[in-house]
Amino acid sequence: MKTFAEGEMAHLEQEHIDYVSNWIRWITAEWKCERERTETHNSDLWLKPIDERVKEGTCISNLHPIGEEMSNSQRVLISFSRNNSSVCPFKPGDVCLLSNKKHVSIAFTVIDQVSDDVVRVSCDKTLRNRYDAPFHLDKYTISSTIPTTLGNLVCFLQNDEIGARLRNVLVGLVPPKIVELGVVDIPSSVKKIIVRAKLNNEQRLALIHALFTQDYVIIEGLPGSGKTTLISVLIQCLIATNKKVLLAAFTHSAVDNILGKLKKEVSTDKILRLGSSSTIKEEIKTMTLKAKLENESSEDYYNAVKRVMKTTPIVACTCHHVPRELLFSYRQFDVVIIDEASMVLEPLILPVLATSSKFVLVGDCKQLTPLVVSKKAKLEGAGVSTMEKLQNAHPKSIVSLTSQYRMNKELAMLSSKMFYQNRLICGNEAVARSSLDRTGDYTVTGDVEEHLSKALSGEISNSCVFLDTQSVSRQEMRCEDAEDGGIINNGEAKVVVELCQRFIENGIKPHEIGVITVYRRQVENIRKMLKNEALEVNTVDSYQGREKRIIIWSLAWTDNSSKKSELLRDERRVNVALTRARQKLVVVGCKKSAESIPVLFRFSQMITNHSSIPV
Ligand SMILES: Nc1ncnc2c1ncn2[C@@H]1O[C@H](COP(=O)(O)OP(=O)(O)OP(=O)(O)O)[C@@H](O)[C@H]1O
Repeated sequence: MKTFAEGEMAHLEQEHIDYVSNWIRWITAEWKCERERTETHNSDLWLKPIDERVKEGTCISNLHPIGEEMSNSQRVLISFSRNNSSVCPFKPGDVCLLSNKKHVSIAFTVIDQVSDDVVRVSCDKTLRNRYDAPFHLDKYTISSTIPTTLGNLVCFLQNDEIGARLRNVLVGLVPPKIVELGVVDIPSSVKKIIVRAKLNNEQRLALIHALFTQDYVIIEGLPGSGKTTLISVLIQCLIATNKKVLLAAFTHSAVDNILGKLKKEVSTDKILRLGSSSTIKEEIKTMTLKAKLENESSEDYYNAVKRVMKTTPIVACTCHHVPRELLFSYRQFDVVIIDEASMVLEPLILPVLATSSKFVLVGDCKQLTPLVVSKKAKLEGAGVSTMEKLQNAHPKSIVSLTSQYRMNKELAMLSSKMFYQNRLICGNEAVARSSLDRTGDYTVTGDVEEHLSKALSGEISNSCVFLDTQSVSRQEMRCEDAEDGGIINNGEAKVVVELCQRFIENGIKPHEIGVITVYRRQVENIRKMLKNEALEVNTVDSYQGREKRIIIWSLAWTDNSSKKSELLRDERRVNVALTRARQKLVVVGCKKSAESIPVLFRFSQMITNHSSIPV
């Protein structure tokens, strides 16, 4: 056995074995953390009263069946009427456990549709005359992507060209070959696309590097700098020269945003979107395998699947999907483009890199990094993405996009000074000078309390405002530690709701406002109080890559808490929070508490607009 193992590993150096051993240790540590978390959550189904679970946003109750039908895939679709006074915490695709008062766990279900008064689930059994209403649905947390992540390490160990390439880049840290800009010959079809796309100089440079790379390119794109735009143009250019492209990203929304732009320029026949259909945006669904095979007869079905899978030139999916898809075991691409590369854990990127000898990493290492729960694994380096590792190893090879088209100059200046050594600039004058009162649809009406005048002002000089809740003197503004480790701040939630209402009264549409906070429990809290589904309340993490005209950030944590506010101490998360608003950012929180956190102290010192809610 020993001889066999030694033979199988003869192509590996000690540093390769160390790399794999480290990752096995780190992934196992993550697995342990995840098991502890899901076991506690799932045991709540038996141990916690329903009302409490509803309050915590993990359960919806009082459901009455109103109809059953069969789906195309022979699953039972059950519709329930629901009380619409609360916001449904579930979205299509979530796995839930269906129960009633007598029977816990009648069936596993998948949420199919949610509206104000009906929730529809798919399930493998019928309820007819077998169980009594009312029913309830609990979120069920299933592990996990971790076994696949471990399996991905095999790509790195392979005794072939692909394995050798991965080992050279990721452990040998072989630098990318320099693209000689003076000698590249740009085909006329590509020139036309570049001219039509009206890219700025930095974007053009990045595009040329990506088109002519012989191995890999790292494109650092600061917030709002046109990464999505650039990737869409890059794919158009590659297709124009008959190249086959794999597009992968960390999140479904990043994949779909790029495809949304691309489909305006490229026929959807040339794009195959892989992944579970419940997570794919409606406008992208025509690009899925299911949609492409809709009109195929059953005799031709198998051949049609093979044809679509083998010949569609652009394939797109999340990084998580790649190791699960048979297609990638027999198809190689001319180039693989990975968006949000700074968020991907290295073992997740291995099977993606294995699909092509050329890759383009696009992302921003000053925004969110891969999520690693185990403190030990994080400390030892598991949270460093491939993009960050290569960027640190080869700083001269980075191509940067620093002109941004999202934030006005006041907002851009904050993040630019705090995180980018003044490199983040406005792409044009219109972006730089944009403010609420310039658009003509926002006017502050009625009497405005003095402490809200800056927060509601549409003037550009008031683009960023810190509204101090003075929690030291106002008991109702202090946060509460929730049992599950989260944080809630009811006082702040009320202030946020008031601000949203006032912005809407003065002309802003609900979908133009985003409410963010780093605490999931505070998200649920504010959602319940707001009762406005058009106005999106979400965590800072889920806002990465997104923007709104107005952002209201509830800090939630105050220094009476027994917790150390780790989420707020993370500079990269603060950077994401500060770079989501186009025209207005209102930070609601206790100034004294915030200033005990180094990165928020710097932020508070930098802005001139502070108002205090009177005691
Ligand atoms: N060269 C350009 N000239 C003018 N506007 C541009 C240019 N490039 C991009 N934009 C605009 O800037 C906005 C942001 O672009 P995009 O969504 O591509 O940025 P991003 O870098 O992907 O953002 P994020 O940081 O959220 O990932 C879009 O409205 C886009 O149309």
